[in-house]
Amino acid sequence: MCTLEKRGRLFLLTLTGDGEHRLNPTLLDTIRSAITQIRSDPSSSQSVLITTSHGKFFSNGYDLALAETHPPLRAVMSAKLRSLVADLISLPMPTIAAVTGHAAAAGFLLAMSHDYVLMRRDRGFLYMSELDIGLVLPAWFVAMIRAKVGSPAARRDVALAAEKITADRGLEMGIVDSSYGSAAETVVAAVKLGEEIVRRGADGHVYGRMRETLLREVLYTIGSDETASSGVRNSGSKL
Ligand SMILES: CCCCCCCCCCCCC/C=C/C(=O)SCCNC(=O)CCNC(=O)[C@H](O)C(C)(C)COP(=O)(O)OP(=O)(O)OC[C@H]1O[C@@H](n2cnc3c(N)ncnc32)[C@H](O)[C@@H]1OP(=O)(O)O
Repeated sequence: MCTLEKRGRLFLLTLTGDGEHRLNPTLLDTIRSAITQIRSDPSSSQSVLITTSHGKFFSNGYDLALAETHPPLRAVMSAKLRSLVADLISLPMPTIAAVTGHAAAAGFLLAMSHDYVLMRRDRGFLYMSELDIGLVLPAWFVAMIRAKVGSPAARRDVALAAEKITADRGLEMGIVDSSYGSAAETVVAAVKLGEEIVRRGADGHVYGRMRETLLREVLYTIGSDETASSGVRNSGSKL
């Protein structure tokens, strides 16, 4: 599940517990209602969102096991994640992902859906695992990779080599903004960055509108991606 804490003008959204924080309908709904709560706060346009997690995982992606046992939930999970990411793109405040554990596939995408990515250096991978598990990346995932990963070689390594990317490798690739020695240091740094950003006093509504324009292609692809809830190759995936 997740908790939402207000620290001054920062909102700290934490994926709680020692599990893999698999993005199933329940967790996605919980995160989305936290975002709704943040958006309705009177101070929202003068705040910053920090998203982090407990345990070894930031998020290990969609709940594959649930998708296997309840195939109709594939489309539900896909639709809920797309709504969550669209919410994050339009949120009237800067967003920071404090990645303190593995972020795989949809979990990696969730981290990339934030404006800043801070990550612990000693543990944790950013890992688009789809190639390794026989799933085709949805077009909207690719749109986010294009928007957030600058070089063709880095995009190839993310999507077509399914590289397990450490924080320092993510720094080289331009995916990670800064890396830290531990989970605690990563969160402290995210709070410090959030406070610096809040002090700038920018209007969050202006910020959100500009982010929507910057990520217009992602928003368009989210809305039109008919492959979003399939993804499995004709030969069947190795799920
Ligand atoms: C179709 C079903 C989906 C339904 C959804 C709706 C429909 C959508 C259709 C489209 C689908 C396409 C998009 C799909 C998205 C998804 O999300 S699908 C789900 C995908 N999820 C996964 O595939 C899970 C991937 N995760 C993993 O493979 C592993 O969990 C992991 C991330 C690789 C972690 O493995 P684990 O063994 O647990 O790792 P550790 O034990 O922590 O570490 C392993 C070794 O690596 C060392 N290490 C860890 N971090 C670091 C570091 N930063 N630097 C250096 N070394 C590190 C660690 O010490 C370990 O080393 P040893 O101790 O020596 O083993």
